[in-house]
Amino acid sequence: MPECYKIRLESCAVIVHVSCFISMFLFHRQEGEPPVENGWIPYIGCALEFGANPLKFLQTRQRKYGDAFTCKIAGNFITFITDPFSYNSVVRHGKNLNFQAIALKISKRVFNHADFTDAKYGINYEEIHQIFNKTLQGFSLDPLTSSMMENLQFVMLQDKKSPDSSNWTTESLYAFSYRIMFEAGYLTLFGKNKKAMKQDNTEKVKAQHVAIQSVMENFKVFDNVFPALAGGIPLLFFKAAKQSRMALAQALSHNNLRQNGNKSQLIEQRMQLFDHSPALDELSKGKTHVTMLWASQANTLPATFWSVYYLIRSQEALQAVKNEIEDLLLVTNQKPGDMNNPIIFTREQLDSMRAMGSLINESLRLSSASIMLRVATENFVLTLDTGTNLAVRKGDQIGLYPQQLHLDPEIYEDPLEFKYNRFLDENGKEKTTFYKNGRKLKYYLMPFGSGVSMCPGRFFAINEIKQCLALLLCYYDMELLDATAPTPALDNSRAGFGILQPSHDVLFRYRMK
Ligand code: HEM
Repeated sequence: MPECYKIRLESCAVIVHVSCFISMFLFHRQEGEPPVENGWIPYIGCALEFGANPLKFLQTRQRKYGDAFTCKIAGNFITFITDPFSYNSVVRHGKNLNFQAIALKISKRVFNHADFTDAKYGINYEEIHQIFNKTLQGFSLDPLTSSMMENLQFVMLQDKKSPDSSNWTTESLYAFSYRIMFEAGYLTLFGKNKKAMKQDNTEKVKAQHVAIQSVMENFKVFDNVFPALAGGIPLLFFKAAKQSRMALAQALSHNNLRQNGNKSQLIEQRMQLFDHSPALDELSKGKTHVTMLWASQANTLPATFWSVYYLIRSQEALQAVKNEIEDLLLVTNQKPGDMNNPIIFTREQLDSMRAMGSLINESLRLSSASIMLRVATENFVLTLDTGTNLAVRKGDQIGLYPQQLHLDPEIYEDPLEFKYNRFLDENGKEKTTFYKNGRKLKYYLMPFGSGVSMCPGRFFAINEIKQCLALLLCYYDMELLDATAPTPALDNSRAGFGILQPSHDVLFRYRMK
């Protein structure tokens, strides 16, 4: 037999042995446990394939193993539950499934903030959490909404001061929506420089704008390496990001924040809490606020881009949303364009913009790719919707990946297509009934997660995107340079961390009305 065939046969034999060995691990763990895939590489397991395209990875495994299977990913065993009817079992299993342990591990790694489980800080996470719900929801949304309304117009109307603002300007849409939302969102949470707030202090207003631009540039550098840091690659490999993270913490030190007025209650109350801690220095306080800057911006910025992009790409959507805004302006007797009378839309009025709400939900459905992870605090049995009992080991993780649900053709017809009115019912109200296999789903749209760890800023996030779209339409004419070009692909490098960014920016042109 020629030598080369012998080698091939031997290799085949090795592969057969290895596969038998692997399949022992694959299909036989302990009684009642789901099938396990260990992957080929020790420790790393399936991490590379999962990381490259989580959706595709999970879809192929679901076809192979069914609705529950365990994968070894970077040293962790994660059991994925892919049947949306079983999501409820996970969301409601708070007793045996802890979310905070994983979230804290990642956020400490990424932001290097103080570990408040250490008694020396005299603060616990419960207090921090209570501030989120108290200051971002319910009545607290009113001042946040009016502050954002004012700040968005403050940022947009800066353009109006330039003499050629009524001529068409060509810019990249992501860069444009990013800079407007970043500056307005930053001012809304962290406040305005007190000197810039005084009338006619143009120099101070300019200086504030420059300072926020610098925060934004540092944010971009840091945010770019976020997935790598969350994945465990140390910051020392990213020199520029290290400097940027430090610069952000300094910009958000209490000494700096005290120069600002009109801060949100979220930041005011966090500052009060941290000022009482005996062990937090200025820089550590700044670092804790960098986490808020990231939480409030990292998802909102791409979500705003997708919403504006789909809005101006579809004439039908644009017309429906324009009608809604014009009706509201008429009812409230407001006219855009008068710089001394900024437009005011209250929280209730924003809630009444149903076509715009549906457009934003549809944009979130198409671009969101967050993962929900919980760690088992003890051995327990998870009962799935089908009645199957899954044995879960202490220390193993349970994962939900709602992008699978968002793009399921049995739930959403033509799931990859943008339909602005997908979330509107026949009466023009928000549609909340979606079905799979004839059964009504409790969970059909989950860009904000679910259960105990659900995003506390979700109402504010939807509000601010609505405000941005409404004001853009009030103040600007906007059009894509090439409305027939294919929609940019999603940049999967951030899959698992929220709203995905576009793989490339798109050119559009705008002019002030
Ligand atoms: C479109 C915009 C947004 C999206 C898609 C989004 C999504 C999420 C998701 C998926 C989580 C984690 C949930 C989980 O682990 O299950 C989260 C957590 C969080 N979000 Fe948002 N978010 C957005 C905007 C905001 C805004 C504007 C704020 C604040 C102003 C905010 C504040 C937070 C905070 C503080 C947490 C951590 C909550 C905790 O530790 O319990 N988010 N967000």
